Amino acid sequence: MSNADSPAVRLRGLKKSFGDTVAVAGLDLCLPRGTVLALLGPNGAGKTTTVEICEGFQRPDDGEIRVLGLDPRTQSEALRPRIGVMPQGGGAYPGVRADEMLHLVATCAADPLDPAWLLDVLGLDSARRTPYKRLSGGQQQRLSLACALVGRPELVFLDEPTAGLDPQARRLVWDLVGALRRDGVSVLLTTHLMDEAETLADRVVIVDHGRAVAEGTAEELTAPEDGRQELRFRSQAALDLELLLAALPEGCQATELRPGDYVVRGVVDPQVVSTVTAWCAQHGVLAHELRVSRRSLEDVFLELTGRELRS
Ligand SMILES: Nc1ncnc2c1ncn2[C@@H]1O[C@H](COP(=O)(O)OP(=O)(O)OP(=O)(O)O)[C@@H](O)[C@H]1O
Repeated sequence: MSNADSPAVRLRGLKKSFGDTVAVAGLDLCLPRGTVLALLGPNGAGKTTTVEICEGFQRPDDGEIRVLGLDPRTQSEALRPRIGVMPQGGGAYPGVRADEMLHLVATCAADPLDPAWLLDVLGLDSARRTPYKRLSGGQQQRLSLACALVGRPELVFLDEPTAGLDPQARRLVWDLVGALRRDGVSVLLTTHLMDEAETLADRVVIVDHGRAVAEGTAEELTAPEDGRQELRFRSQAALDLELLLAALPEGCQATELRPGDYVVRGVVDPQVVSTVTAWCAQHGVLAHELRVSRRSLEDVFLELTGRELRS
């Protein structure tokens, strides 16, 4: 496969341990060019390690890695000018001013974007003369994103790009990722926010303990299995579901997913909705947020791993 036709990122059997800690345990993934892929998983799932291996900042123990058709272990000089990196938590000389920092990074690129324009787009114009250490966390985050983008990279790695941002700044970053995608830039981002993965990514890889446990579009991942729907409601914890199950048609299941969070799965037709509400009325149960819907990515993660994404 020629360099230009190869996926933006392809990993096969990627492994990395730190002493006894297995960070990445045989991860496979493929990011086609011009698309956005989200690695979604809880803290410690191995997302940052994976991204740092792709960037050439960490050496894997094993596995096949191709980034823009190149091997970051041996071809990092050719790779670096073609990728943009927004590391988790950013980082810069404390005294450097925002515009100095961006200009510095821009001078390393063959055909950089206009730094002043980028600062303006990212809402940093008024902070351009502010030393890095005096920028707010959100401003540092956005400057880090500007540095990742100023070289017009073909592929951008964004490690938890909106961690710690207020909703307005988060929206701005989301819009920018949308613009990158429209421009044909490939994006690999990590997040533990399911709405971020859902909103930004063409494909989502759910990672847990260094492995991909599920992969697909958010739509595919959350699709009701076998065309079956879900009815969800919230109420007090530990309701006795035995009687509800007895009232429901055969094939329906009722489960308490988390304390006070209930789901009925099966062919959820109007009759099933009416059975559930009648059961609630009979037992003096006030059901909040009753809805018939598909699963969320959060639920998919919980079902696959038995744990919450945010744990
Ligand atoms: N340099 C290191 N030395 C020792 N252990 C490490 C190192 N880097 C990562 N780990 C461990 O490897 C595992 C995976 O960490 P990693 O940072 O890749 O996960 P993550 O999914 O990005 O989590 P987070 O969202 O918290 O960054 C964790 O158990 C972590 O403690």
